[in-house]
Amino acid sequence: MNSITPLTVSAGSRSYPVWIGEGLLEDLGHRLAASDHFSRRIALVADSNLRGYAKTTAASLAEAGFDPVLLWVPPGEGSKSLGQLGILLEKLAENRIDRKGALLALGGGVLGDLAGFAASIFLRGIALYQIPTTLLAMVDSSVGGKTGINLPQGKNLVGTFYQPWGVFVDLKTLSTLPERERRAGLAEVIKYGMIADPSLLACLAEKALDWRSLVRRSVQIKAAVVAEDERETTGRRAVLNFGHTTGHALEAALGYGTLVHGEAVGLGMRVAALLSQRLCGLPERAGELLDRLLERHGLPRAIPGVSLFRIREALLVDKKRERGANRWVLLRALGDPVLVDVPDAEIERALPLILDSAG
Ligand SMILES: NC(=O)c1ccc[n+]([C@@H]2O[C@H](COP(=O)([O-])OP(=O)(O)OC[C@H]3O[C@@H](n4cnc5c(N)ncnc54)[C@H](O)[C@@H]3O)[C@@H](O)[C@H]2O)c1
Ligand SMILES: O=C(O)C(=O)C[C@@H](O)[C@H](O)[C@H](O)COP(=O)(O)O
Ligand SMILES: [Zn+2]
Repeated sequence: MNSITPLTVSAGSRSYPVWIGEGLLEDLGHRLAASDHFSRRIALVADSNLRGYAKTTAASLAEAGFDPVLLWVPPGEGSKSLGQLGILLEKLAENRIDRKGALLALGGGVLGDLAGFAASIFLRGIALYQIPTTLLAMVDSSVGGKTGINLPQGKNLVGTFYQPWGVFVDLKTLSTLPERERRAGLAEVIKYGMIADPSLLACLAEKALDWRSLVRRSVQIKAAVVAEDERETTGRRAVLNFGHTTGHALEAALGYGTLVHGEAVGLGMRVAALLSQRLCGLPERAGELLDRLLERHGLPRAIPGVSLFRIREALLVDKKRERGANRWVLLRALGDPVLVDVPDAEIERALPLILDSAG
């Protein structure tokens, strides 16, 4: 087994390791066996695009004495649905996963959110391990315990807070990630730079990116926020939603999967930066820096063909909306987020920034 020191996430009553390294899928079984806690039969739930990685993981589990049941989920945002949740829960029951069983979620944020949700409610909760294979899932969704699915009305409207028992980040899996998905993951890293650590923005401007350190730094930032406010009750955790008010509305308004999540967040950060300039005194150069980074990493800065009416409808179901007003994460300065109730008129004035009327 490779010797690596994990990062630790402490959230509520649970503390868990985040292992970051190369080739972790190959010896994951032994790391799990070391906990000496589980039934032999465990569920390996995998995105069906990832058959090779799933087989490697299953072989490692079998070698360590487990009896892994492989359960496939179709790729794409459409799988974060009530339908796929039901199918997965029934498969867990059919395969007699018991309370000492565990669910290992192998894939990107879609698979992790869906399977994490299933683990949190099956038998009222079984052990969950996240094995993220996209950059976005490595830097964000595998850590912090938000799980859930979408409804046609809006993103992530049903879910739980359910921390994993551990997270295995195998950086080798990034080698097969499509370019578009790699870029989408960078949008969440840009988010961390904007809300917490402007030095990350400088790293993202460099020619060659150091994936290991980008993942480590991102996980550290997210872990620190989650440790302070696991269930988003004080408002601290809400800062991780920078760019997501518009982002989620765009995903729902355009139909899930039209824009990938990171692209929608990139566009949403532009709107939030503009509002921050207008309402919170964010210097204009911060918005310009954001634009340069989005351009540098091939993320869209405007989109054609989206109806303002549908964006407005989707904004009405944002989970941060309270007492008739949308609460936004804005910035007073880079690294200095604040929650602000933004009047509808200001939102209307800002949205055209990302609407490409030429399309
Ligand atoms: N829970 C959270 O805290 C949290 C945080 C951020 C995002 N999210 C959610 O995550 C989802 C987006 O996740 P995502 O960006 O990982 O997308 P994704 O899970 O849809 O994966 C993107 C695509 O890459 C493929 N893929 C995955 N790993 C691969 C690999 N190593 N090689 C080749 N192909 C690979 C998948 O099959 C899929 O087609 C959204 O639903 C978003 O709401 C959740
Ligand atoms: O972990 C969080 O908290 C986040 O807000 C991270 C976001 O990047 C992520 O997209 C999350 O799924 C959003 O959750 P939601 O509660 O706003 O739906
Ligand atoms: Zn996100």
